[in-house]
Formats: sequence, C-alpha cells, structure tokens
Amino acid sequence: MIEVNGLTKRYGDVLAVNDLTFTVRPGHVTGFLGPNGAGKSTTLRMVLGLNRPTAGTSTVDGRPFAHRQAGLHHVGALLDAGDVHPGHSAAAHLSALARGNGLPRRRVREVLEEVGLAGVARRRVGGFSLGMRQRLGIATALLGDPPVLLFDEPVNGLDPEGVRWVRGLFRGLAAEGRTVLVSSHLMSEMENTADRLVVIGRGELIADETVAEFAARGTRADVAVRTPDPASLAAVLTRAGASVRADGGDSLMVTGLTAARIGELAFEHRILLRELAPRTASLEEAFMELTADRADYLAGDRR
Ligand SMILES: Nc1ncnc2c1ncn2[C@@H]1O[C@H](COP(=O)(O)OP(=O)(O)OP(=O)(O)O)[C@@H](O)[C@H]1O
Repeated sequence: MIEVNGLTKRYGDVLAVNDLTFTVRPGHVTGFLGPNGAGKSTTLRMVLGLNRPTAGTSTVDGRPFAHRQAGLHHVGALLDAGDVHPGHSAAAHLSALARGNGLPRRRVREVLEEVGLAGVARRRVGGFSLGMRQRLGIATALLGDPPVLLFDEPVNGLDPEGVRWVRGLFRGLAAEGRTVLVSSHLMSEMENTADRLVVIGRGELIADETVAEFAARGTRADVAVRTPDPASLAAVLTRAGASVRADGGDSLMVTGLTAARIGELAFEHRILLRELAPRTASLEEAFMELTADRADYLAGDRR
C-alpha cells in the first residue's frame, strides 16, 4: 500500500505537485495519469525518497520509503530506462544490484528470462534499443521480488507485442496481491491495463477511483439515430424536449431522451428507424475533458 498525504513540491516558482493525497492499494494495477508536466515523475520520486517534498508525506506499507533498509526487497521501480551504464551487460548490471541488495544470483537469470532478455544477457546495454532498455528496467524492478512496484511510463519504446506482454505482467503482479502503480500520459495505455486510476493535472488530484467510475464521468447521453425521414423525426423529438443535431444526411444526434423513448416516439409517429445507438464517451474523451484546463502544453488556442 502506498499512501500519499498532502504531498507538495515546489521548484522555485513552479508548483510541480500541489497538496496531493491518494492511496494505492495492493491487488490492483493503478494507473497514474496526467498530461505532460502534470507532476507524475516528481510524485514517484518523492515516494521513493529521491526528492524531498516541500510539504506532506508519503509512506509505503506505513513507513517512509527512505527509512527502509530492505531496498529492492521492498519496492521495485522503473524510473528512467536510460539510467544504466552503456558499457555494462544486462547480466552485469543486474548482478551488481543483486550483490548490493543481498539477493541470490539466480534472481538475475530468472528476471532476464521473465522480461525476454535472456538471449542478450551478455551484450552491452549501450547497443540496446529503447524497448530492450525498458525491459531491462522492468527486470531491475522485479529483481528483489518486491510487494510494491512503481513504473514510470514503462510502455515507451515497446512494440505492440511488448505492450501486450507488459500489460499481462502488471496484471499478473497485481493478481499475486502486489501493489502496482504505473504512470502514463496516455489513457489508451491504461484502458486495458489498470483497474484503478489516479489522475492529476498541474500537480493537483483530479480523480482517484476505478476505471469504471472514471468512464462514467465522461459518459454522454447522446443517441445516434438513422432514419429515411430525419426532418419529421427531428420535429417529433424536439417537441418531446430533446436537442437534435442533424448532419444533412439520414443521421441525427439526439441529446436529452433515452434510446428507448426515441424508439417509442418514432413508433407512435410511424417513422422508420434504421439505427438507434446510445453513445458513451470513451475513457480517452473523459480524460481529455477532465484534464483540458489543467494541461500545461496545448497546441493551438485551447489554453
Ligand atoms: N528538477 C526540476 N527543477 C525544476 N522544475 C522541475 C524539476 N523537475 C520537474 N520540474 C517541473 O515540475 C513539473 C512537473 O514535472 P514532472 O516531470 O513531474 O511531470 P510529469 O507528469 O512526469 O510529466 P511527463 O509526462 O512530461 O514526464 C513540470 O513543470 C516540470 O517542468
């Protein structure tokens, strides 16, 4: 369990993280989402004791992480996949960490196999692709078999097969009862991976809830309708209190009435329907809506 309480970080004039409070529970994959510059990395670094908070506290299983001696036994983290000496091999890098943390040598072989790097274990990391470096970073996080795992943008550089693999890995780790926190600036990456979300914008908490609850926030009550007689149907629905947008063809977009009520009204007025489809906003749309006014970097005139 990770508990963040009133966590705040100021860099000069920049309030990178502002009074953030949330809990990350074991047994779930929790997505940590926010636009670029929202403060995700800064928060993760404070949880790991790498950055000192301006105010507030964070604890891992009840104690500040910095006070724990067990290191990799207790928390595994992928922060920056480039943070490995390019002249070292993957095996040498992991072996040094295993030695430093009192871990058995066999863990090196096990995690290299788990992330699919066993075949390149002796190659210099300098020649690794970004995806291979991410896999090595994930191997590092897994090395101590820790109950709490933090991954900062782990999907960067992975190919589609790698993305699928990493999703399965995270879900498997959570199913074993571990606490898994995964940051991303893309909702699409979290949609099929996380079951809970912590969403931040400009350093502030926007949402801390299940993916289903988050999706419900962005749900629109639109119904798409197709009919050979859009003008008559639009008139009937407008009289019934709906707001109707026509596209000039045979489609209408209706807000303010349920699909069932639209079907009844069309039946009563003998208007043929060719399609009647309630539409819900995607998670991506919910995320964009909620973070639009808290994104630091927006193209065009949306700021
Ligand atoms: N060492 C630092 N000195 C000054 N400002 C910093 C420092 N680190 C981060 N910031 C600022 O704090 C804010 C949050 O940055 P952070 O890297 O935590 O965001 P992020 O959500 O991880 O973004 P991204 O998705 O782009 O990595 C940004 O405005 C950033 O410029």
